[in-house]
Amino acid sequence: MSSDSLLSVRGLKKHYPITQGVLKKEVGRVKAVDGISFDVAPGETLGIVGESGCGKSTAATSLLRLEEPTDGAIVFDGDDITEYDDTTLKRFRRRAQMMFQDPSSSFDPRMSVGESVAEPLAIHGMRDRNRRRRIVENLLERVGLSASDFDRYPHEFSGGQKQRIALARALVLNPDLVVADEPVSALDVSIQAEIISLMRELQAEFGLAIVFISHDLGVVREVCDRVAVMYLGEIVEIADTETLFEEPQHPYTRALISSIPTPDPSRRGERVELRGDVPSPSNPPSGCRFHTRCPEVIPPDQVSLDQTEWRRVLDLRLRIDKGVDVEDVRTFLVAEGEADAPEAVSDDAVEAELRREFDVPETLSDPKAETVLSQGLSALVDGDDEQARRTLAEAFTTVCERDHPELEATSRGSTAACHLVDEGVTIDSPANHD
Ligand SMILES: Nc1ncnc2c1ncn2[C@@H]1O[C@H](COP(=O)(O)OP(=O)(O)OP(=O)(O)O)[C@@H](O)[C@H]1O
Repeated sequence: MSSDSLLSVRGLKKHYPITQGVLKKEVGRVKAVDGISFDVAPGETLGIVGESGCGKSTAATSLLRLEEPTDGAIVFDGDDITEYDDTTLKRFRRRAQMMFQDPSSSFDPRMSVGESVAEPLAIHGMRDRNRRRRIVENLLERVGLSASDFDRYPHEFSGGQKQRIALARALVLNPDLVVADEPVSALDVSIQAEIISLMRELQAEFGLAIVFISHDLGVVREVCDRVAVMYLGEIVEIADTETLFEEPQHPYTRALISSIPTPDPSRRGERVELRGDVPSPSNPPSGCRFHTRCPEVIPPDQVSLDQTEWRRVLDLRLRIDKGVDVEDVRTFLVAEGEADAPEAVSDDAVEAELRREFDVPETLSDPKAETVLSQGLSALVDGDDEQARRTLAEAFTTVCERDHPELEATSRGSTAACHLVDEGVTIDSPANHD
């Protein structure tokens, strides 16, 4: 842990058991958060970004122990809160608050907003009702509402106003840390800007540290001092905001950044398209979890194909690994008019169709790679799936699939988990250019 951290998270995991039957036998685990580590300094805003389902919300709730982590240490101001009992946990909860995305569901519709904002004060032992009221009225004004709003009810407020009230409630105990999970995602863009500027103002005033969770990189760039990028339960890159956006080192970060909408026509068309779905966190890919979709996946030394061709060959190989039903391909080709019956479809036509489906050229530009691919496809079409898998795996297994990359310092001052970084490769991709 760095000595100036307020919060230091090490190896945090949250796995959800997948159970079956009345006895609830565990048959697997959703590895929603799978060993993440980061620090947050007092007064700092750390962003956590990533696609839907990568584990951001689970990270948020686990790090405040709103859900029990499966493993890891969460050191807050010098103490590991995973070891806290109920009493010490309650004390910790005064100092670390959570804000959620949907302001509507954050409030009890039967309580006035003043009572809702004052509730944490009452829970933490402030008995004097008048004093609670004074504190809350003052706070309502600080978040841009008025003291007289105390007695009004949630349904009388707009989404943006409700998020102001949620902010007041998060701040009422004068915390050191707020974990905000998509706090502006449900709001119109103009209202988002208001809430963001309010959060920044209050952050400076209260000396707050914020963990800001969002899938919106535009917002994160505006709000955060540092950013952690998550993919399938892991952090793949952490850097200060400017470094991350100007010199992203992980291909996933580059892809996310390239997809931020831009009004500048000269920058359009540089979008890095991620092919394929996000794999399941219950069975994440081996090695680098991003290798099944990475647009910069490293070819083996002996393979001499450009990235596009190589990516396609690897996609085809990974698909064959999962299992391809050759009879289905024959039936499809009959439907396409290739032959009258499945058994009349030639082996060559099946192989050509498999290549076509993955945009693999009829003949690869690297003759040695072409020989192996042809042998693998022939074995598959002959019904020897095992031989096909073995042949293709021997020639086309990437380091990205084999070895899990650790987070390492890059020459740009960031930390990234990517074999391209291990190899000291300076990455120059369109997404890096101004
Ligand atoms: N209680 C639960 N039981 C089982 N699986 C869960 C549970 N909560 C979340 N998950 C799974 O864990 C993974 C991470 O979910 P999480 O909500 O943390 O992601 P996220 O990045 O916050 O996504 P989003 O932006 O859509 O909220 C997902 O695959 C999700 O389906």
